[in-house]
Amino acid sequence: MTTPRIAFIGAGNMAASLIGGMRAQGVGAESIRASDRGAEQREKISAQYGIDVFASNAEAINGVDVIVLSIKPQAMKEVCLDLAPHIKDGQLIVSIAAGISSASLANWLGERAIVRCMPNTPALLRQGVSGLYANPQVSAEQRQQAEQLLSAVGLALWLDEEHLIDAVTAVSGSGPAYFFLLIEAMTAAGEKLGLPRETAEKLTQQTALGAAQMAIASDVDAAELRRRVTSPAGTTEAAIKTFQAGGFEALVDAALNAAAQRSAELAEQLGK
Ligand SMILES: NC(=O)C1=CN([C@@H]2O[C@H](COP(=O)(O)OP(=O)(O)OC[C@H]3O[C@@H](n4cnc5c(N)ncnc54)[C@H](O)[C@@H]3O)[C@@H](O)[C@H]2O)C=CC1
Ligand SMILES: O=C(O)[C@@H]1CCC=N1
Repeated sequence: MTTPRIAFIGAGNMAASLIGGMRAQGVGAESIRASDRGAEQREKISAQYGIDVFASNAEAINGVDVIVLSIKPQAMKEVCLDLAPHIKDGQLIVSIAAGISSASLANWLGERAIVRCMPNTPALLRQGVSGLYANPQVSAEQRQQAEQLLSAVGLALWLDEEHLIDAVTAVSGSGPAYFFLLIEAMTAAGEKLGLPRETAEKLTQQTALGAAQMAIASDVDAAELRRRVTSPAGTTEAAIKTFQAGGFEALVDAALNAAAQRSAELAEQLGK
């Protein structure tokens, strides 16, 4: 496959992660361009990755194969309506915005090949994971182009149905924040138990990393790995029983449901 030319509309955090991932994989700066309404943002991304930058979104998409919409969901309608007359047949639209459906995008941009994705912030370290949905207009080559883009920053997993993007948003899009919350809480509890803050923090962070790596590398599931840490009548059992008495699983279930519901609500509010 020849390297597609890609334009990013909105050169913020997520765009910078994706551009950084592609550059690290050897994609040439000449294949990537970005537009942003902020001069500072344009200068920063241009200096960091050596790509051409534009103040005009319409200019940025001229002649590219893939247009990545990487602005905030609230800005999406206005940006799409402005871009619509400048989009050419054959250009693939990739949206990374939370809560904007492909049907809304098609309303604003016309019937086009659209891939909707939900990445997450560990993309910054190329440790991200994304769910991707392609509408029926997307060709096999365009699917590959979208996958190449997202897999430059981590795992890219295709979904057969668009509504599952709400679930991906709840699990992995917002997910880093849940683990950060657990890290915060464990660090604070460790400190209360007498550890210096920095030690409690390092113990917690390295434990999170080690547990994730074990879960990925293991041929048994997380429940079995947990059982192997949990000696009968031991210390882990005391902690796990306390978590479960507090309704841990039900709380996680309710939290993810709230996130998925919010994703659907955003689509309803912002998609009109
Ligand atoms: N932050 C996260 O954890 C995740 C974010 N997303 C999605 O990624 C998208 C981008 O998020 P971030 O990079 O965090 O936001 P950000 O605020 O860092 O970047 C957005 C950029 O768009 C620019 N911009 C705003 N209006 C514009 C316009 N009319 N024309 C051109 N540029 C314009 C801003 O100046 C800014 O640099 C959002 O839609 C969000 O839903 C998706 C997954 C995870
Ligand atoms: O909180 C949000 O709405 C965005 C989408 C996923 C992560 N951050």
